[in-house]
Amino acid sequence: MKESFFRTNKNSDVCIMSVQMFADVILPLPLHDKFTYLVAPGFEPNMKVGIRVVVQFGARKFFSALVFRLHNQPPEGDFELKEIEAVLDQEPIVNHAQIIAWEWVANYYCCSLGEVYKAALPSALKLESQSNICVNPNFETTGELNGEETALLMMLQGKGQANIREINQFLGKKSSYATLKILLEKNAILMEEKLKESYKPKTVSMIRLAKEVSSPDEIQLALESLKKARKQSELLTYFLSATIFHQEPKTSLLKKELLEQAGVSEAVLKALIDKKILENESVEIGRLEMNHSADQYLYELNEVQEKTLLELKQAFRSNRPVLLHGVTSSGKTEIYIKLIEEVLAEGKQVLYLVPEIGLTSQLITRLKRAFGDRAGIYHSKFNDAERVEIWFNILHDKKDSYQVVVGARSAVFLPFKMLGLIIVDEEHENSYKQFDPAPRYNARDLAIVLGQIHKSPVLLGTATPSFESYYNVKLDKYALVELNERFQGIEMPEIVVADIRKATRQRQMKSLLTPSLFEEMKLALENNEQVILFQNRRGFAPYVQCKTCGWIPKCKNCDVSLTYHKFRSGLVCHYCGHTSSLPANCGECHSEDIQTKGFGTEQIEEELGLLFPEASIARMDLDTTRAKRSFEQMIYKFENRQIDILVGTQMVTKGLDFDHVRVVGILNADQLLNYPDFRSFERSFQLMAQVSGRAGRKGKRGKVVIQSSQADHEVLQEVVDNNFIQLFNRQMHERKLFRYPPYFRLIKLVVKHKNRDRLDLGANQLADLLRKHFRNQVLGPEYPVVGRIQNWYQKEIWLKLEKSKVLNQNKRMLMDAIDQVKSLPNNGGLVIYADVDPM
Ligand SMILES: Nc1ncnc2c1ncn2[C@@H]1O[C@H](COP(=O)(O)OP(=O)(O)OP(=O)(O)O)[C@@H](O)[C@H]1O
Ligand SMILES: [Zn+2]
Repeated sequence: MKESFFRTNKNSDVCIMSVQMFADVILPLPLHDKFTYLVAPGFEPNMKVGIRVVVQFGARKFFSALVFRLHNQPPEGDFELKEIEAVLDQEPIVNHAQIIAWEWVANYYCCSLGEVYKAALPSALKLESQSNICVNPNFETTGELNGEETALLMMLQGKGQANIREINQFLGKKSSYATLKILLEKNAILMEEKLKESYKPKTVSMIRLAKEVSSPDEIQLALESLKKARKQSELLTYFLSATIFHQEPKTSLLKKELLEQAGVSEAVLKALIDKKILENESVEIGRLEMNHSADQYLYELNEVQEKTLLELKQAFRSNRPVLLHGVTSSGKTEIYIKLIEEVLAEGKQVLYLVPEIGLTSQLITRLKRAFGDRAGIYHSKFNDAERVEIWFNILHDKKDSYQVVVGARSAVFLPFKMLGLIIVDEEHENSYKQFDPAPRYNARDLAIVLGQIHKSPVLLGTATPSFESYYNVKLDKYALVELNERFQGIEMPEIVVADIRKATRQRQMKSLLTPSLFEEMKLALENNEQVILFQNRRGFAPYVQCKTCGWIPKCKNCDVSLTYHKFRSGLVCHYCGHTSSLPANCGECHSEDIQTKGFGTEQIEEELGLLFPEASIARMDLDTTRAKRSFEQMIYKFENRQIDILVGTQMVTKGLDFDHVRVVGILNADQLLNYPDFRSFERSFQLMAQVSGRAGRKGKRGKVVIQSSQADHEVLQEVVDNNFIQLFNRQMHERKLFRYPPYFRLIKLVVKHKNRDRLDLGANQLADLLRKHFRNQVLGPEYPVVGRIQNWYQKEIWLKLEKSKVLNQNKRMLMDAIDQVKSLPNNGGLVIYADVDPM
């Protein structure tokens, strides 16, 4: 692939002027064809792979397309070729390595290059004719605009906003992309997407001393002037003690924190600001948290870690991905930091993938300490301008900007130039897989492809490897490095299983807690130590039910029962967000006896309040961390022991690093074990081992209590023994027997329609067609666990394919079958997509 790409490029370099040049372009559309346009002789010198051009597609639509191949072969067929309308870039905005990666994604995950292009580029780099344009309210006119640009701005100002067609009309041009691009670059206009993201830089109010109060004498004067204003004087004194007179001096404080900690009202602060003693400053946060200085707290590796580091470097030499299987709290992150240091010293870039960027504030702090502004986050939630800026910094490998990019899966699409290391942290996490929309890629697997393209080492790190990766080790495709000792030689936590059934029978349950968990918690709290409780369900109760007739309220848009959220005193659909009030009577028999069933984090929090009235309890789940910074604040409070018990969903299992957690409780392991999926044991093990790993990380050994009503379940025993290998061997046997990954390749085909009968028809047509070729490798169609979401009925067809070399052929066959079914009469409203290696 790589070779042909470069060859074509070379051909175009040597082409003689009399030969016609053609450009194959990628359009941001879900179409599988390739699109070829004529290059007018005038444009030829400017043509390069990786630049954007404007092309017409369909009757009236214009797109910014990306040139991905230049050549001299006229396309076959008898149709009129269109010409490229305009050239948008002088230099490529996408590099060769990316295009190779994109082609791999499109082929492997059965989607179009256009879909990859759409996912990869920040939206400001993809003008589409549907985009709405308006004036940037922050733009200050300078003399730099020409007549046309000024006229357009005035029009937009008057009209509020306009789409690209209206702008074309206004300018009397077939395409106004070139003009818009200039205005975008000058920050004079904004695109609709930005507005939707409520384009406001994230800011916080910081309080600092006013300019008038900068010398010790001036501070003294200010304090004296406040003698009669006691509150103001207190506030200023507090401020000084927490900033310039603090043992770690700072210049400013968060306004919110200042008011809270000084315990004064906003009016007092305002008085000091009015007196020009303090001042308020709006500071942008997020990506621009620059000016961290580095190298403050670099740790030395201990002997075991040092040895592991050497082994890793050795393993990289085999040019295979390396799996680091290291127990929780063994210091994997510290080892990564050392590796990164060395790569940076060689002047190369590092990609550090994490499963969820929102949950990594502790990691970011550690990296910032080590690398200062050379480490930064790339987040798909950043606004466009920020993302574009990062894009170009990385494309041009600007040394004064990010060299270490920490990002969730979308960071694999950045235009790296000189990748020297790719780290995939917690490689087993399923959030590496993109679920919707296409491309439905797994960032871990794409990272491995990137490693090949860039000839860069790839390190997969985890305490609980995915079966896929571990199997690749067995096949010698990956190298394995193991680290079996916790930092400071602390023992792995002691894990016990508590039998819910027995405790219930003997009436010993304390609300949701078995006696053993209750006693351990009590002891920990008495010793001023902390507790983490894990329950993988948010809300108060997973569902409510009529005690008389068994009726369960369901979502009106989806085929699922509604979850009861007490704090909102209502029922919520976790699929579509639909809410309704808790019914007073049963919808069937009108009985008033409605009861909640099961328990979620909210209920646990409430019950704990009764069991441990002295303890400070916090809940960490999707509902409590929606607000900006709420996650960080909770982490901060837990770190500072303002919280004794932290109850949470999966969020508490991921990489948290606290020093004083003595006890971890898993409230209901049954839910994990009984989940209907072939991976449920693998996942149960990962989740339980990970959350257990939060206990006893510093100082003293931790204790874990797993509550279950299947106390002798073999997976629980494997968690207790930390025996990954046994679990792996046992499960792999079944995977082989029932033809599951990693032995077989799964492709899930999702068929959707708003009409149930049409869905049935379409799904059967597709399955029949597929059976002709794939025979008994086709399963279904069947309704998944939730057969209707947001009023879309859906069915699934599963392909279990042998791992063979003809995979690409098979995929082509598959895509053809999908296209064929879609184009059958009456199948207009049918949506079909493929999900390769679904999770
Ligand atoms: N060499 C070292 N010097 C000082 N502190 C260390 C060292 N190695 C590890 N630590 C500390 O020990 C704790 C655990 O290390 P770290 O978080 O890197 O482990 P991990 O293997 O990444 O854990 P997990 O897989 O559970 O996330 C951290 O607080 C870390 O700062
Ligand atoms: Zn719903």
